Amino acid sequence: MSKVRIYTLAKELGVDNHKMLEILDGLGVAYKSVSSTIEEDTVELIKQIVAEEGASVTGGEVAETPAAAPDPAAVAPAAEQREKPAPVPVVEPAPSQMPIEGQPTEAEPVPTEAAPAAPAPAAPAKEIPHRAPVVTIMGHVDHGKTSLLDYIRHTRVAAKEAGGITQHVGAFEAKTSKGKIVFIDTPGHEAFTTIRARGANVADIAIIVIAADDSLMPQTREAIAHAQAAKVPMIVAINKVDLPQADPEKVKTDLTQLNLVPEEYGGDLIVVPVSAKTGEGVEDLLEYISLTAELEDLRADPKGNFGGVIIEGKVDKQAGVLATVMVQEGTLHVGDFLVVGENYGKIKAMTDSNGGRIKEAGPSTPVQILGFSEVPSSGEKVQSAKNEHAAREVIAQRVDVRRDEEDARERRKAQRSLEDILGPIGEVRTVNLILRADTQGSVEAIQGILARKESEEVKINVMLAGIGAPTEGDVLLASTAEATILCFSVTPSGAVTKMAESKGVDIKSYRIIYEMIDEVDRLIKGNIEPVFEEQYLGRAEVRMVIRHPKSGNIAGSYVTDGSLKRNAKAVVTRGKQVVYEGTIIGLKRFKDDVREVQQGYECGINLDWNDVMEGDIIEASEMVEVEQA
Ligand SMILES: Nc1nc2c(ncn2[C@@H]2O[C@H](COP(=O)(O)OP(=O)(O)OP(=O)(O)O)[C@@H](O)[C@H]2O)c(=O)[nH]1
Repeated sequence: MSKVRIYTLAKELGVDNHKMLEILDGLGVAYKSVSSTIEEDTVELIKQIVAEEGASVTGGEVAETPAAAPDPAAVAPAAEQREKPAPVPVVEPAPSQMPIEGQPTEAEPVPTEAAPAAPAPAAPAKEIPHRAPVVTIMGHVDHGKTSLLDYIRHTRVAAKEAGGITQHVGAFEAKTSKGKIVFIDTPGHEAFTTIRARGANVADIAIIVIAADDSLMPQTREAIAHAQAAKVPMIVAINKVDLPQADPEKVKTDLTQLNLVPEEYGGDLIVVPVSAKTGEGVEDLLEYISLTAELEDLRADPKGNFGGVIIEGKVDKQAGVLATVMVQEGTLHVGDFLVVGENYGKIKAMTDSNGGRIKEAGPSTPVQILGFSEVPSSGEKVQSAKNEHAAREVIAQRVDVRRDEEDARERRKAQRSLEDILGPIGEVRTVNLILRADTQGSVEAIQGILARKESEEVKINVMLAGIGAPTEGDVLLASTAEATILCFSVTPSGAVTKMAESKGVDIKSYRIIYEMIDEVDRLIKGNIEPVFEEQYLGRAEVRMVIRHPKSGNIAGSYVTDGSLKRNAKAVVTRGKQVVYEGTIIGLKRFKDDVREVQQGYECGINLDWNDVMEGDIIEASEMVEVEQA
């Protein structure tokens, strides 16, 4: 019996992948993703269901209407445009008539004849069009990021105009049979992290390139950590499979050690073997990108407010300041006023990634803009303003906010302790940590200890564990994920320390492993809700009542047992009756205030209660934290 991939079957039946997953859910069939395989029996069943449902599930027959997208060829496939069943009329029940689950009431909406047999998928209030996915490629040095991008660019980007030179704009659009895919072509994770460090997330999907002859390397792990921190779906491209020494199986096995389990091993990680040299597998990779994008259901409104991110900024000797902007929401037009940070500009000219002049650009379009006077930095958010006056107002507000933040930062400059990082006692918290140590042995040892120290109250998330001093990339990751960098036997460089200071990232260094563990131990304990119990301290007999003009009546007493402490709980008994419960707010030996008075001594006790009498017994106790198992 042969198995079939879900998306292959979906394609064959002309059903979109979402619908296919809905059917599988209905049948209770387990799957990891649309590239999981299903048994032949199930395939037959699905074919029957699709045939029975007929037109109501057909997605491929409806013509695509590209909403305001600049390039019709660039619009996602027709499958995204589903035929919508007629809406079910709903009678809104009054609160008192709200139906109890499972018990139909009179007010419960009853499907009319016009209603479809199958439950209608919840249509968004406003049908926002799909947008193309934005993909970033990350990986270890020399694993082939540039080569892979080049291969895709050369095979997938429409030929440039005669004589024209495709300028490097930091991103390009590739055409595939499934629609447009936008690649951020600044290889390495630097661009990606700088963008994220500024609070913007530009990539929808991360491709992690791993060379088949080299497997996982330090920067591969970093790239994975960055993608995980950004919570973007990851696809692994095992590159250089054309090499005789290529060992894709080893890469897959190594990935499992990072808890990333490839689909064929039963996990949900998509792994595609490719060669940037021969082009083998690149088609599959693009297909998987489109599938992932489809599942992500990426949408943006070309008619909404404009929002974008700077991918790159530079000064061109002839043209002046050029900025590449990724349009994320809305549409940009030549002549629009844009605000970036504390600067603004008016779009004088706009070019697409192919170097062609354009007048407007919709979502998921990288455009190069001429019109800024200052070079914007990658990752800065861009917004539009109605006119110059509005742009200036936005900037004035930003300047105010920045000044306030600077003042607040100054006030907070005092070194934070690790306890501060873990936050208030009693809250269930996830602590993000980046671990740097001198040897692999120390890294593993510390990780092992940290894992064992985790409790239900405190989750420890080691985002990245590596050998050697922390890098600027670590600081960027830490600043975006609010992580703390723990160093064992390694010291950050001056540049890294400076960067950490400017970004408010804590780097803690230790030379003795037990000190680090002690601290972690203390922290974990400190985060568990403490349990207190009352503990008896001592007893005193009131021998005389002293009237004090300011403090009221003071009980001149003799400590008959144990000791009495200031701030201790006090219970006063007269005969067999408890006449007062309160706190010892003051304790004196002659004229001096004291913290504690032992058995056999006289003292003055202030209970902040004026009815104390000679012969009363004052019993003191205190609340003590109990060690928990
Ligand atoms: N045989 C073979 N060689 C490849 C393949 N992909 C890349 N290379 C070679 O590997 C080397 C590194 O490729 P690059 O594309 O520069 O790698 P990179 O990851 O972009 O490197 P950095 O930009 O330095 O981080 C080059 O010599 C490429 O020709 C491939 O699929 N097969």
